[in-house]
Amino acid sequence: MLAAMTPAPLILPAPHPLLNCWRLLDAAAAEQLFHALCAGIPWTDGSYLAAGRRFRLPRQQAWFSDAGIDYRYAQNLLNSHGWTPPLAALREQVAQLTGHRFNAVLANLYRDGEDHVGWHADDEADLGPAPVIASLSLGATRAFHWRPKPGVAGAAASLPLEAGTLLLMRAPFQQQWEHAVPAEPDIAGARLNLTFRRVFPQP
Ligand SMILES: O=C(O)CCC(=O)C(=O)O
Ligand SMILES: [Fe+2]
Repeated sequence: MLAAMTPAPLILPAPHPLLNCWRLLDAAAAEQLFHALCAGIPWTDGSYLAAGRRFRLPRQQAWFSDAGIDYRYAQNLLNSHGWTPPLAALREQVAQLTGHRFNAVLANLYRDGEDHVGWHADDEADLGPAPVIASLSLGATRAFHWRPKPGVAGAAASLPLEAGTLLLMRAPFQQQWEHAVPAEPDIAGARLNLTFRRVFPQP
């Protein structure tokens, strides 16, 4: 399932100094992993708090982590699952390729083109002062957009993330930029995304 050779970096149509991209899995391996994970992951409908109201997330999620590493976002606590064999193997491969070790992975399932993630930065305190996040895309190709936070120089742009692509967001991307995967109602297929993270539990 896992490629034996180190993948070459992809040349991005819209380069960003803090983003790197590789084709981690070929189309067949990506397809196989997509189906295995879609069926095998205990997906939940998450929710989040905004302006005092609770909203249902427009995607499904699951959280896998080392013992004691919780996922908390906007008073939303996901159950923690242990590493499954395919996720543990992927974590190793991602660490070898990127040089970064991760202790958790947030899985996102975009069931169709309506599911999305709005503009945000993964800059919560428990991700530390300089978060590094590696993101593997499977299933339908969706566009990943970025824009500078207020006061940061640079232009908004986007990149289509094909199945099998690994995107590394290096620091200080989360401190300086926001990202989103907007709805694309014309897309019928599902997309699965794994974001590998390093969480520093807060006292
Ligand atoms: O699905 C993606 O490519 C991005 C997901 C994301 O931004 C997140 O989980 O924080
Ligand atoms: Fe994110």
